[in-house]
Amino acid sequence: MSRTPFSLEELRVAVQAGEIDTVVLALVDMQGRLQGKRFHAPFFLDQVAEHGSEGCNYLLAVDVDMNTVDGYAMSSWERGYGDFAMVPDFTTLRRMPWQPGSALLLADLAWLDGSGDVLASPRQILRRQLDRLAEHGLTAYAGTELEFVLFRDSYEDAWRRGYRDLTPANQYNVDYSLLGTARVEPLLRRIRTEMAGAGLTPESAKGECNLGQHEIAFRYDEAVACADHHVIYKNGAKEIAAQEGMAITFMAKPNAREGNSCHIHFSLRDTTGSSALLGDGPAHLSTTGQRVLAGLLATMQEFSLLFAPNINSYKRYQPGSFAPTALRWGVDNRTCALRVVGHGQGMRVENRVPGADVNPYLAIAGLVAGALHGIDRELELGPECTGNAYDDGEAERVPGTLRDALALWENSTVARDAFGPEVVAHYANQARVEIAAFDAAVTDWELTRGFERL
Ligand SMILES: NC(=O)CC[C@H](N)C(=O)O
Repeated sequence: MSRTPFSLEELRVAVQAGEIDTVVLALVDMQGRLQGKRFHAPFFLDQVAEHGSEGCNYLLAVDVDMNTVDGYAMSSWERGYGDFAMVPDFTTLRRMPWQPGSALLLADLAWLDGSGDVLASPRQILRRQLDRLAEHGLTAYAGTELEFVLFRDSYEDAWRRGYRDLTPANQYNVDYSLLGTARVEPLLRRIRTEMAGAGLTPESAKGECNLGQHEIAFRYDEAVACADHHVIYKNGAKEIAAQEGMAITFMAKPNAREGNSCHIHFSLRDTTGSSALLGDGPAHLSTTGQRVLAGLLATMQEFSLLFAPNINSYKRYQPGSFAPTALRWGVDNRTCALRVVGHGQGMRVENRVPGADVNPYLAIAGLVAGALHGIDRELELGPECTGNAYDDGEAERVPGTLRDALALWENSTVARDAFGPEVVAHYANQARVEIAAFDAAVTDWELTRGFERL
């Protein structure tokens, strides 16, 4: 479905014509961020296009703040923090309209000694799950729906003010409000049209419930292409907002109002290209479809590190907030973790658990691994939830904290079997580092609560 938006030959012509002078080569880090280098285009064409480039292997072993931290087998002071190879994936080459004269492409990672893939690379983690799925004759499609909150302050002002007293782009709930969204349409339009110029397929923009909250939706695609588009859009949207003197946040819960979700629509096709989820069972699910949903529910707790990777992610799961708490499924039921939507070949399952802070490669890899778990174990799907899942006292719940999620992940044999012990250990360490950093911090909440009154 996805096609190369911009070929290497077209890049050569554009460089010759003076239209492109810069090529950005980006890897995807543990947090799902783009990291990499800007190349002078003639140098990229002469050298990098053929030989690739390198980056310090700590890029898959630092925390959000780029601190070197202990506990990673593949990258450490002891190992000398050497390089890994950034291998350009030319199918991802595209123009980058929000940076004049620039093109962008993504890289996969390999060890320079020829010993193969870098196991912790999110893009490659997803590919390995898709290879397992292919052995079953199945292909995964996904669409990610990122929400964000927009402020009329620059990132620099927001930082300087400790993120206090910022001005949200809207003063009231703009859920579906055409008047409210019109107030920020110049920015939203820039994002939509410039993402289209980068080969993404924008579909729509709508307002959301938190003050200044919006969502721009893109067409679903094959799993890797979907995740590629997600990270390019997320980085690009922040760059465009910054150029306009505004700030976008994709934090899962930037304040006490509604959080930012990243609902992931997920479907599987068989070798004939037909939906593998559609059939004669309950809710028009095939036997495979029922097993897929059962597998997703069965693994949701153990894989929650993949869907909710930060301390803050867990604050989103509040009753009545449209963010799920109960691990139930339902047809077009927004109170459930899994919502079955669409008809016929378009039927899909929407996983409502991930927040906008998610790494889409890891989250989709988690969905594929969960689906395979259900298929391989022939798991039976429990009853559909037709009421308010928040009120279901019997239902299993999304874990309450990153600490709980870490314990579930580390003790998960399903995770170890699906991803391998190295990947489980690597991402467990990421969570451990984040928890330790949080435990060491004295927060605003504690000061407000205790400075005078305790
Ligand atoms: N559109 C919606 O359903 C809202 C989702 C909600 N903002 C969440 O964080 O999950």
